[in-house]
This record gives sequence, structure tokens and C-alpha cells, in this order.
Amino acid sequence: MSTPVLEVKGLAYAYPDGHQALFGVDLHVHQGERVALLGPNGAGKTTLVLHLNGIHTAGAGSVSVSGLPVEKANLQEIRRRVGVVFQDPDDQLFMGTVRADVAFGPANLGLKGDELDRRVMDALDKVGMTEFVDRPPHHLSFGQRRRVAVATVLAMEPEILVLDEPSSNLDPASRRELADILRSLDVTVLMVTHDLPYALELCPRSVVLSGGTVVADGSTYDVLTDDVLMKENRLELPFGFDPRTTLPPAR
Ligand SMILES: Nc1ncnc2c1ncn2[C@@H]1O[C@H](COP(=O)(O)OP(=O)(O)OP(=O)(O)O)[C@@H](O)[C@H]1O
Repeated sequence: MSTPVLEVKGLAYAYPDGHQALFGVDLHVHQGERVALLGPNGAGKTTLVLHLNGIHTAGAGSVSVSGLPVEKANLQEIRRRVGVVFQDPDDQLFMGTVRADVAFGPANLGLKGDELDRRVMDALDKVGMTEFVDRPPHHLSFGQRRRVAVATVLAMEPEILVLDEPSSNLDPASRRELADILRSLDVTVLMVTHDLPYALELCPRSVVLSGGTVVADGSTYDVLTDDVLMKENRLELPFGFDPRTTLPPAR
């Protein structure tokens, strides 16, 4: 098989206060996959994500992106390859216009002129936000700001798109529209979520992290219908939601 886009091997990490958050995590994600990262509060999901673009550096083990190790010397290229969309779009939008926010990353890579404009408009087009290009981000709704946050990352043409709770705080229509957008993108996706129906809808594969280790890695349908695994890892489906009667799941 080809080199994985994301290869995490034996990753362990302790915070400076000594709290050990990850214990030997292994995870391989191949090009074009959409993978949900599930697990209870405190499982280590965010800690893992923060290793993917070098905000944290591995205590032990390794992380690499298309064969390039995540380490200080490679950080600029790693941050181009790995686009992280944080849960709160306001952590990502800080310029006076949508255009300036989406242009920020590619401009830092040295793009300018027509090429930069093309990147900005392509990214906004993918999230259905071109008409907002000259608006201040703080005048947009939360759902619109989340789309722009996704565009800021897409403008870097990343190899892997990592999303932290992409469906949180979205109304049902915006939630569905974002799912359509994510499905339409030609990019590898790793999505941290507590929204299990969203994982089923979007991600054929799910990885369950619990207590800082991977406790399951398989089809989302199999994970969500494994009652013992679900209970042991505090994963609960919304009342009345049954994956067995909500077919077809994502492929
Ligand atoms: N800065 C920090 N210093 C010390 N411990 C931390 C720090 N940040 C997180 N932790 C601890 O590391 C563990 C993993 O936290 P993490 O935020 O990665 O979990 P998570 O799976 O993302 O949880 P949630 O679903 O609640 O967002 C938790 O026990 C948490 O208390």
C-alpha cells in the first residue's frame, strides 16, 4: 500500500505538569480516507491532534505526514500539509475581511497577485462563501464563520484536513450543508467528534481513543453497533438514533 498521509507510531506524551495524556498511540490514515476520532472527554483526542501540526512534539514515538516527520525543522511544510480547523472559528479568524483571513496562510507561503486571488476564491467557492469575500468575519453568523475557517485551511491546499468538533453549534441545516461540503472535498479528513450520527454520516472509518490509547479502529458502523465497546468508552448515541436503521452509512 502507498505511504500513509498520516502515520502516528507509538506516540506517547506527558504534559509539563507530568500528566500522561497519550500512551503509545498508533494510527495510519491513507489518502482520501475520512476518519472519525471518537472517545470520551479526556481521552487524549485534542492532545493527539495538537501533535499532527507540531503544536506539541512527541515525548516518545513519531508522527509523520506523507513521510515527513513532524519536528521543528519541518514545521512550516507540516503546517501547509496539515490544516487544522479548531472548534471555535474565532480562534482562526482575526483579520478585517474574509478575503484577508483566507489569504493570510497562502500569502505567508509567498503567493501573491492572481495566484493568491485564485487560492482565496477557490477555497471560498468550496465552502459556498464567495459572496462574503469582502465582509468582516465578525459580521457573519457562527455557521458562516465556521465555513470561512474551513476555507482558511483549504487555501493552503493541505494534504489532510483535521477538524475539531465540526458540527458543534450548527443548526440542522448548516450541519447537513457542512457535511455535504466535507464530502465533496478531494482531501483526507480526520474529524474529532462527539456527534456519533455525524461520524456515521461522514466517515466510513472510526478510531476510538480512550485513556490515551487506541481501543478500537474499524468501520464506523461496527464501532457504533458494538454495545460493549460503546458502553466501556462512554460513547452514547442520541435518544432514538439506531445506526442499524439509519443506513446507508458513509462509504
Ligand atoms: N495543558 C494541560 N496540562 C495538563 N494536562 C492536560 C492539559 N491539557 C489536557 N490535559 C489532560 O490530558 C488529558 C487528555 O486531554 P484532551 O484535551 O486531549 O482530551 P480530549 O479527548 O480532547 O477531551 P474532550 O473530549 O473533553 O475535548 C486529560 O486528562 C486532560 O485533563
